[in-house]
Amino acid sequence: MSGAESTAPAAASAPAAGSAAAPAAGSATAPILVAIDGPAGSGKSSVSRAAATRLGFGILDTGAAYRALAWAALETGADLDAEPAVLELLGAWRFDITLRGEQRVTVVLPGASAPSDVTAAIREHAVSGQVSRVSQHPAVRDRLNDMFRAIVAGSGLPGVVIEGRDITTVVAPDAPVRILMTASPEVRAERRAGELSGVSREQVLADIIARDAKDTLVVDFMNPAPGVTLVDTSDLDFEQSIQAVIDVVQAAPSAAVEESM
Ligand SMILES: Nc1ncnc2c1ncn2[C@@H]1O[C@H](COP(=O)(O)OP(=O)(O)OP(=O)(O)O)[C@@H](O)[C@H]1O
Ligand SMILES: Nc1ccn([C@@H]2O[C@H](COP(=O)(O)O)[C@@H](O)[C@H]2O)c(=O)n1
Repeated sequence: MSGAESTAPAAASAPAAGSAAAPAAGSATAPILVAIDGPAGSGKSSVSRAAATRLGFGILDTGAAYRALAWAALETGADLDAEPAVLELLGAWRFDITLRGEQRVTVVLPGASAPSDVTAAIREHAVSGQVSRVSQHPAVRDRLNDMFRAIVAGSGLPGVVIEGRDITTVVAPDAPVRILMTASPEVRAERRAGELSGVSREQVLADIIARDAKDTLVVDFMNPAPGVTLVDTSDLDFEQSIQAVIDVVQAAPSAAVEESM
């Protein structure tokens, strides 16, 4: 497995909580972190991926881990609303995600010997509609956050764009670049509806609003925390959105960031 691919075993092997910028054991320097948060459909994943490629960085889509966990809970019949049941699953599964190139997500379920490729399955409505049930649990979030920090620290990459809901505030509050990417609900629904066949824009809008409402009960990703740069892509096309992220990275005062450019 190359440095472009990360294996994240059960969170038990993750390091103790700390800054994502903490150096990995055995690695001389920690990767530069670009932390990006935002609501559903704001463009976090696609824009972050394109920006990461241009920067020569990896990309860690933390939502994919929450989605994979929800998928695993649904597959195994674990009660998504019971924190102990989800924690037990977290201790027994294996999760892998690629950090470069096309995203690939695999899970080894407890007791299974072979991995399941869940890259497509975790994007289905059955998972999107349930994922907030597993992400609501504080201890689950702590374990996944440790896993994210371990993946980044062990990546061997010069930098990683890490995106989600609480990256700028909880996972990597000390990252040299922190962005909150947003767009109006109508624009987000319009973009998302363009990807889905057979689902109306109105239904997509209702789903987005419902998921954001559940998720904001746990973390605030609608308002930039102090020091976080707001990038509103409502009136930006895809290319302009990528450039807006690159501009924030290039404007960052950190010597470490400048050195990596
Ligand atoms: N500025 C933009 N202009 C046009 N389309 C965009 C723009 N930004 C993103 N998109 C498109 O909007 C859709 C949603 O983007 P993306 O999946 O990256 O959002 P997200 O914030 O990661 O969503 P989720 O949190 O639901 O995973 C994609 O089809 C993407 O290509
Ligand atoms: N840092 C994060 C990332 C995600 N979540 C939860 O996962 C869901 C799916 O995330 P997407 O980015 O793929 O839309 C999201 O709705 C949250 O419930 C999270 O809590 N924290």
